[in-house]
Amino acid sequence: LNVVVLISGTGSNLRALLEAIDDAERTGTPMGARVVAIGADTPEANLALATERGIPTFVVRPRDYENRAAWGDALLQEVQRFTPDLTILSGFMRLVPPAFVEALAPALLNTHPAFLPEFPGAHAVRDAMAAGATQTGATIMIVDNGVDTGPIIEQQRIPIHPEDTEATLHERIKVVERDLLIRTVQGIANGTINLKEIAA
Ligand SMILES: N[C@@H]1O[C@H](COP(=O)(O)O)[C@@H](O)[C@H]1O
Repeated sequence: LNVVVLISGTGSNLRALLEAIDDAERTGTPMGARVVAIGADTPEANLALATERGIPTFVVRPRDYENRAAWGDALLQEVQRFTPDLTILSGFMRLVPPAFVEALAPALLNTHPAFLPEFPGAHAVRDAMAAGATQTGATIMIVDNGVDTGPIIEQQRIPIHPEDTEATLHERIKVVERDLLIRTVQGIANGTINLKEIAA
């Protein structure tokens, strides 16, 4: 399973996936997945994760294009250069245009730090706390043309502790997100997760 991952920031979930793939290789039970390229919407993203492993990278900045559709087409071209079986938005803080979704879904996933359909959008952790929620979660979904509205593949509930800050809660959510992401890639690679069926 050839995988392209898109990030915008620290990429800690991506790092966990890369390490899980390495560990599986080392222990003689390969995951059957390989990250063949890592892309970003900003040069600020932690692309060192790729260079330190000899994985090709690309950066496609929205501001270098006259509109979102043109940016999306350029991003799609870069992704398709690597003919991925699966593309993952992992902390990729941009909405991808319909043509991008059309070309790649259902083999196009996103990770989200809430128990969807609760708290969609870019401030999910903050919104859960502001709502006074006692629990939130993490979700892996197939990307569609809505904001975090795609078919859900895996999700898990996470309690919110009274002493939590946005940062402590988000870190605990990421621990679960990583586990769900790794399990999802494993399931797609070994055929136990069928994206077409989930998207149907
Ligand atoms: N959109 C959200 O932003 C966070 C990115 O974390 P990282 O993988 O860049 O550390 C993740 O929680 C992701 O769901």
